[in-house]
Amino acid sequence: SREKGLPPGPPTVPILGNAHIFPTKFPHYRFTEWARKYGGLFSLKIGKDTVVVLTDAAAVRELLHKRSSTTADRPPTYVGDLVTDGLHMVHARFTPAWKAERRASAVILTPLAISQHLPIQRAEATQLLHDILHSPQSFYTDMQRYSISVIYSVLHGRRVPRYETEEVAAFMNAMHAWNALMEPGSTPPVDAIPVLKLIPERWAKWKRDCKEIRNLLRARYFGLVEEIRERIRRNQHNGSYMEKVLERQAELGMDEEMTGWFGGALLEAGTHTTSAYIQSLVLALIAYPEAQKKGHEEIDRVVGEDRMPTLEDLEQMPYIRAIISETHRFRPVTPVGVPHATLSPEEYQGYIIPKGTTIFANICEFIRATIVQALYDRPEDFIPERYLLSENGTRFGVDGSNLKPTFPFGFGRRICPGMYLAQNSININVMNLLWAFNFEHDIDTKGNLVPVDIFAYEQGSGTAPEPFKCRITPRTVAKARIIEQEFLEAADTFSKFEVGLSPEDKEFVARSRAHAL
Ligand code: HEM
Repeated sequence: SREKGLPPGPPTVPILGNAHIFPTKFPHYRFTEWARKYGGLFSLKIGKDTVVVLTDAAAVRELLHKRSSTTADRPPTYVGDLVTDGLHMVHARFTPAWKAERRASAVILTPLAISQHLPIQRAEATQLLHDILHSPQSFYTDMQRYSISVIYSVLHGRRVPRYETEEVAAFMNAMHAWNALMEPGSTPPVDAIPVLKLIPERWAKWKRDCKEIRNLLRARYFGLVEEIRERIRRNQHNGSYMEKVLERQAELGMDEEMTGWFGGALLEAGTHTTSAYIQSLVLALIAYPEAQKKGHEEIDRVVGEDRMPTLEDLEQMPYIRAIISETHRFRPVTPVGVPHATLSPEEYQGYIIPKGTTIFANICEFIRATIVQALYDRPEDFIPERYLLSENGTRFGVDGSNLKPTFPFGFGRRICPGMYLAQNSININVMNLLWAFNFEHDIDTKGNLVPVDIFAYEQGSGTAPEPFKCRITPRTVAKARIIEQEFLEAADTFSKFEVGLSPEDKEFVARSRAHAL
């Protein structure tokens, strides 16, 4: 049962506590229902373990940011450890290995350091426009290709020119299998009931799955590192991030195992998230055409028809900046973040949060904040204007200062190390897409509009909208021409990263450039 001093929560049953009602799918819905009943800080018992869910922005700021030195652990994951030996940065406990990996990411993913990756981000974003121009119906997977190719190029110095590139399917299959394994409910609750760990492998399919997925991931991630090492040997440097990690391996305190898992964790954390954001943007623009119209007007006024937007333009486009913030608020990529855990007991508002407690931030709901206080007007709607009226988008007379603008990227010492890289990708693509295209409802064969469902999201810890149909058309002929021209000019930037391409990819690259001519 629930110990005295813990925050309130749903009634428990013997032994299980609340384990039988813990949501395994879309946890933010259930978390929000409970928050309405038990408050912005409530607890759940999973066997002997405690979970605390924060839906109150002030509690998030205090516990996950200010007291980050005691809330920077992750909950234990025996399954995760079987696969990655505890070296996967996203899931790793607060260990010396995690600290070394974190330092390695901090040194190289700073705002200054990532600015050198802008050319490839811009070039890939131009290809995204080009891809959509030529096959608008596959925009959804084109966006996935974009984010995979950017991250592969920036981190591992090797791009993927098409969605059909072998590496894309291999990486996505490995990642899907791994994510599915880590989902709550897909393996026995070995962390809560440790005796289950002792089941011999021949009776525990999940243990065999762990081994298989471990091999799958290692083959990819360690293989990529080997490729870079080989290129360094041949003096074919192309400035990738992992190239620098390899060159400074000893100084950064990274051994071979850490390096391989580190590169893989960055790939996993950086791909699906970036594309999910852009896909959500398109969904919102279709569902809220007024916002799209205002975005179009602003970008036409500032950028015009004769050139593509650049990052510097953003300064003069408050409405587009508001669209960017509103997309983060409207559909945060990780609705309940990634769970933290406490390294020592904490006291907050008269409650005791014991050592080893898992803490979720119910990001999806605290930014709507309909529970503690109505922070926003019409929180369920996509209304960029709110960010023109107040800094944090909150309604008149409400203090929004607990809502750090970095909230979509997590908290404290665990805050997303790819934040600046991701935000650059987001800024470039939001501007590009609004500059280039009209996004409208698709029309079926009978001439009816095909509705989009703004609630149809994929299940998982980082969520993307389910694939949807829409009509994407270039806004003017002049803009379409500029896209063709810029795509052609991007060839130079691409060539540095076009290493190890298959014959099919080489042919595709040659054909698409000839086509652009
Ligand atoms: C729109 C894009 C992205 C979003 C919304 C996002 C969001 C997040 C969030 C919410 C967390 C958990 C933070 C916490 O525990 O409080 C996180 C962690 C992480 N992210 Fe991102 N992320 C994005 C892109 C990226 C990119 C591009 C990279 C790498 C190049 C990356 C690498 C990581 C890593 C390695 C962690 C684990 C950090 C740790 O546990 O110490 N992310 N991200």
